[in-house]
Amino acid sequence: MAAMTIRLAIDRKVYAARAGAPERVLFENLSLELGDGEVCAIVGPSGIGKSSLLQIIAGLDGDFVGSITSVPQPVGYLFQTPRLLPWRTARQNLELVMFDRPERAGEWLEKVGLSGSEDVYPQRLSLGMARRVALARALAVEPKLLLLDEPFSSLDEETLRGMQDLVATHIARLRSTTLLVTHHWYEAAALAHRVITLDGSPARIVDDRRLQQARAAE
Ligand SMILES: Nc1ncnc2c1ncn2[C@@H]1O[C@H](COP(=O)(O)OP(=O)(O)OP(=O)(O)O)[C@@H](O)[C@H]1O
Repeated sequence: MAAMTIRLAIDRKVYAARAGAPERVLFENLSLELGDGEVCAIVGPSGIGKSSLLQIIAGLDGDFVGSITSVPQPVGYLFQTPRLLPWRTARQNLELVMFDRPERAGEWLEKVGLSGSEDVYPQRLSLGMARRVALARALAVEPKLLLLDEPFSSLDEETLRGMQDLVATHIARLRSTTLLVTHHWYEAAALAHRVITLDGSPARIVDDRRLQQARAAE
C-alpha cells in the first residue's frame, strides 16, 4: 500500500446524555495529522478522551462532526480490556485473526511468553496474561495502523520490558503507523517519536512534541 498520512479533523464530538450522565462535549476543533510510520503517544488525564480518540481513528466511532481520511489497513487494535472471546482458547483467539496462517498462533503465544497456555480459556488467564494474548492478536495481523490503549498495564517489570521490546521490534520491522495511549512518560519515551497531550473540556491538543531518541526508530 502507498504511503498514507492520516488526517483527522473533529469539529465536534458529543456523547449524548445517558443513564444519569449529562451530555458531554468531548472534543471541539481537534485536528491531528499522523505521518506514515509515525509512532505517536497520547497522554492526558483519566477521562479526557484518549480511548475515544483511538476509537474514532479506528473507524469504530463515526458519530462526530468532522472528517477523517481513510486509514491504512490492516488495523491492529489493543483495547484497554483484552476483549478475548471467552469460548475460545488463547490459541483459538489468535487463530481467528490469522486465518491464512493459523499454524503461527503458537509462535505468537511463545513471543508473549505464553507457551504452555495455548489451550487455556480466557477466564483461566490472569489479566496480564489475557492482555498479552490481546497484544499478540494486535501484532499478528501485521498492522499498517497499530492502536495500543495502555498496552503495558497489569504487567510485572520484567514482562513489561519484554513486551515493550516486542512492540518496538515489530513497529520497526513493519513501519506501522502507531498510536499509543499511556499514562507513563517513560513508556512514551521508550517507543514514540512524538507525544501529544490532551487536556481541557472539551479536550484539545495542548502539547505536541517530537522526541529525539525513540527505540522504535533505531
Ligand atoms: N460510549 C460512551 N458514551 C458516553 N460517554 C462515554 C462513552 N465512552 C466514554 N465516555 C465518556 O467520555 C469520557 C472520555 O472517556 P475515554 O475512555 O475516552 O477517556 P480516557 O482518556 O481514555 O480515560 P482513561 O485514561 O481513564 O482510560 C469519559 O468521561 C467517559 O465517561
